[in-house]
Amino acid sequence: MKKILTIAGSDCSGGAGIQADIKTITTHRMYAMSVITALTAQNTIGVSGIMEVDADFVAMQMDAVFSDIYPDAVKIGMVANSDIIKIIAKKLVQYNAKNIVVDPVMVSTSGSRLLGEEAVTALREELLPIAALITPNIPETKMLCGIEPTSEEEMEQAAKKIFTQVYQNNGRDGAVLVKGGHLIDSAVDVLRDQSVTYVYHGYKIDNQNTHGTGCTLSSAIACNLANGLNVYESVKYAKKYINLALQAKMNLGAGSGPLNHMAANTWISKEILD
Ligand SMILES: Nc1ncnc2c1ncn2[C@@H]1O[C@H](COP(=O)(O)OP(=O)(O)OP(=O)(O)O)[C@@H](O)[C@H]1O
Ligand SMILES: Cc1ncc(CO)c(N)n1
Repeated sequence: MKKILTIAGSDCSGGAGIQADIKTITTHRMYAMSVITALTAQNTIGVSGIMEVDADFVAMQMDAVFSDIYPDAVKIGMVANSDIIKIIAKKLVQYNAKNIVVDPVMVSTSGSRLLGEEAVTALREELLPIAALITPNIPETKMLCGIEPTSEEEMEQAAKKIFTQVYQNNGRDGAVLVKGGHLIDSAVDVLRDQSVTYVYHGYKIDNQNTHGTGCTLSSAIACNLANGLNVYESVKYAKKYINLALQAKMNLGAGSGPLNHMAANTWISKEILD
């Protein structure tokens, strides 16, 4: 049994954050563990409140997990502030954590800030360089490198620039996935590693219910890495998972509703486990 740890914020409405991660990991038939960085009061319409966890208590949760059930992969989502980022980075290095995927969550789908502005530097300098893969969406890509891509070519440029800043300039290895879910007419994603650029030509599924797509994608990638797939394949199968979950067209709540993980389950069990 593979063990996956998610370090993220709680979404009480169950569509994003810790809840999306645990659903994704469980659907991959793996064992999910969670270190919670913040509680959010949110639903399909928006975020109404955030309560951040003390950085010392985040450290205690990480010690409890790593000293007992060592994870095969770690997914990191909402990290709230720079104190939490610093302690997470320190603990991941201390425990020599493997297969780290960082979704650099900054703003919710509905437009609320989930990361303090002061924390972007800590995220960039301390957490991103120790990840095997980082998965910024279009607005996060702009925050990280100044380019707000509107086409596949600009996504490639941005991914290359972030790779240089985060990995090459720090003498580290890793990869960047610029996600195109926010593009108007396609859902193309671009992966950049040390030498190659891969383009995933996703078509846009007609479904407004995209709450938690980023959380789900990064968790699915972490599961696939834990299974021994390389980064390119891990992203490919994670996108397939998102497609199936979106195609099921579940429609809960008055706003941008959550994904249907049960619909993605069919494919996972047939193609990955058999
Ligand atoms: N309508 C869609 N059809 C197909 N794929 C989609 C659609 N919307 C998003 N995706 C895919 O979902 C994944 C997540 O991308 P997205 O850019 O939405 O992340 P995000 O903004 O971080 O998500 P979140 O809503 O959790 O904040 C990407 O692989 C993207 O291509
Ligand atoms: C807790 C949490 N993490 C991430 C996101 C991004 O979708 C969200 N809305 N809520």
